[in-house]
Amino acid sequence: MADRSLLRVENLTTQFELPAKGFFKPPVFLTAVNNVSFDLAEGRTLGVVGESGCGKSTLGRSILRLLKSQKGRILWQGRNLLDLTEEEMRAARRDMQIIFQDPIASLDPRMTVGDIIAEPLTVFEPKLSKAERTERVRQIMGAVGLVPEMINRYPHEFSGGQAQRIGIARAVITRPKLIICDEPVSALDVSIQGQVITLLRKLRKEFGLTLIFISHDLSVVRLISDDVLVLYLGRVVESGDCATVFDHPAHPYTQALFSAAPIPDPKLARLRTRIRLQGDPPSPLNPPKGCVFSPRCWKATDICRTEMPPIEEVRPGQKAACYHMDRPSME
Ligand SMILES: Nc1ncnc2c1ncn2[C@@H]1O[C@H](COP(=O)(O)OP(=O)(O)OP(=O)(O)O)[C@@H](O)[C@H]1O
Repeated sequence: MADRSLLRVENLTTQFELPAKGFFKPPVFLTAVNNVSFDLAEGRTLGVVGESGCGKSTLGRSILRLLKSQKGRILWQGRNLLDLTEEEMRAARRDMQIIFQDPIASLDPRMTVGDIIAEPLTVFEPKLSKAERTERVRQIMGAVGLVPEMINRYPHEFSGGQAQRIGIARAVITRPKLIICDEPVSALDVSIQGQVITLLRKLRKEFGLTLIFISHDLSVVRLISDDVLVLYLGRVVESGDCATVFDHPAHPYTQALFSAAPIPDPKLARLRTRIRLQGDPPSPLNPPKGCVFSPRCWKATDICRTEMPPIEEVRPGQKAACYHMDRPSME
């Protein structure tokens, strides 16, 4: 990945404490994000993919330190976010915003659109006058394709696509550096999805944003991302430059996941073997020994069932954690 690192995550582990089953039993911990590391350069978009429950949303929220039990390092502009006080963390969140999947549910129905979009300004720029705040809101509404005259309307008067534009306006109004997009188009009609993706790409360019784009929709991820991180049971199994990983997936899990996604290049499409993933991922409460993917993997051998494979370079710009990964042939 490229040079100017904006965010570096090192060995991030996030657990949820589940209530104990019996009266005298200790609480149980579910590891949703397990030892995740990656580097995100300024201006790039990192796609985070994997099946449902593999830890994508937990990773997004962990970066903003919205969850309790987190270990590792989240290096942001030279500081480890996990070392900050609550107050310092609140201030840091000005530069890091999140957009959620369900646009209408994530907007307060009792607030006007203007008040919703202005909310971060009241927190981070409290000295602005009412007139200045309204002007900023009107400007940003224009930038996200909303008619500024809608400023006094309520969320229920908007369609899903417009509601997501309101969420995006709220996220960008303080001019953050990083936006975490957690399945931002999954709840929208396909035709509207394209418009929201186009808007995110436009804002990325205009505002110099860096994005983390969480999605289970691989074609959407490919459309917007520069880099990709493939998660399985909370772990990174493969990462790298998006085009390389999509065209030459090295890890069997990535191969299976991507084999269901459309491939634009017909030559590569012909080469791609169709692999059907059998069964569901195991529970993170009871992870398999060795490689976490081994119980579903058609390449697994004894070593895979006992030892965790290290993450290694496949080719420049691509890494995978598999003893039997597809490596480039020597020519
Ligand atoms: N608040 C919570 N309390 C307990 N367990 C949780 C909580 N939130 C998530 N989990 C568990 O953590 C694991 C990762 O969940 P997460 O929602 O991060 O996955 P995901 O990849 O985003 O899934 P999806 O695509 O379905 O949203 C799952 O096993 C999930 O059941």
